[in-house]
Amino acid sequence: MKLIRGIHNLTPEHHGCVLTIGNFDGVHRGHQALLNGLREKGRERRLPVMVMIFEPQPLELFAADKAPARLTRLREKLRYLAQCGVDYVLCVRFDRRFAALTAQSFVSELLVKRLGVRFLAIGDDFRFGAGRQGDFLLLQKAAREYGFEVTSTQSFCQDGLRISSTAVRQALAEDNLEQAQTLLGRPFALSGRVVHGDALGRTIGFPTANIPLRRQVTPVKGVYAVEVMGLGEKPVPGVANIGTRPTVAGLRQQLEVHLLDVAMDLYGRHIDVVLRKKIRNEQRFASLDELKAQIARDVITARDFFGLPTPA
Ligand SMILES: Cc1cc2nc3c(=O)[nH]c(=O)nc-3n(C[C@H](O)[C@H](O)[C@H](O)COP(=O)(O)O)c2cc1C
Ligand SMILES: Nc1ncnc2c1ncn2[C@@H]1O[C@H](COP(=O)(O)OP(=O)(O)OP(=O)(O)O)[C@@H](O)[C@H]1O
Repeated sequence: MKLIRGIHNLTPEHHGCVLTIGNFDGVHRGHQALLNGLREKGRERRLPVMVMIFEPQPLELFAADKAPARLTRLREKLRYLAQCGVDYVLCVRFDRRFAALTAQSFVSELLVKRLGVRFLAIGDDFRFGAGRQGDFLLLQKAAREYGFEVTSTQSFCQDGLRISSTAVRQALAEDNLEQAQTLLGRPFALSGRVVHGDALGRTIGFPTANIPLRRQVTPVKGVYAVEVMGLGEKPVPGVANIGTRPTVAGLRQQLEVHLLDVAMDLYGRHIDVVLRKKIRNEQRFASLDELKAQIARDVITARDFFGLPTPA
């Protein structure tokens, strides 16, 4: 899969594609179903599959405080899109200038002239262009005029409910990891690069790998039994806290992982932390000793969950 960073990096070789457009946060089973169908269309037409995404996501530009927490960072989104057999991701820089493009220009300049779209699949609720004036009807008209095909995708549902990024966030907010996994088609994971912490973890007896979360902040919070991927063949069990560490007056939200049974320096490594079971909410403790005693109990809970023997 090739990533095209910005419209200015489109070249004539990218002309002619089957296309879909959206945020694709989480690359959930609804997205996967849509992309499977699109791959089929690409195969029939011998054309590459392109996905147009936006960075930042539109709501993050228009209403940063209302924008929901991300399920996937760009890096993970791209990884999952590649796994769906996408050939090109066009990552459009979503700024005020791009947002001001009229619906007509979006179609004629970008979709037709620059991308040479032959087939377009979008949800029937898709809106685009300045003031969200472009809709499916406008696309159908444009398709006749410019000679491409457009379809509105059928909703992919689970238990009568349309699968969406919002539904995944909702499941996570309710600590329903099972439901999140069903909607995503894989277990929910937080990913990132391990940075240096305050090394306080070592002094309280539980060394942790720290991963800043930035935009991936709030779909989940608290203490979890986790499995860390990306450290070798097998997942490594651990216990993790996602929060602000009120006991030690931490500021930004971060993910901290303490590996069970393994001592490894993870600094600089990119890891995926799969959340397996919620243990408790984060708390403010009166002293470090109390925090330490609670973490020791969390470790036992996690060991039990993974069926690991409790060390003497
Ligand atoms: C399993 C686990 C549970 C934790 N629970 C809490 C908690 O409830 N409240 C809190 O303030 N900090 C909690 N922490 C964070 C600790 O405060 C943090 O690991 C310690 O301050 C070390 O920070 P450092 O790695 O930046 O040195 C937890 C950490 C782990 C690994
Ligand atoms: N369950 C689904 N079934 C079919 N198509 C879907 C489904 N969910 C999303 N799509 C389509 O995938 C594309 C990208 O969707 P997008 O990520 O923008 O929205 P979403 O997953 O519905 O998230 P949100 O909850 O933020 O609306 C759109 O064309 C959308 O219509």
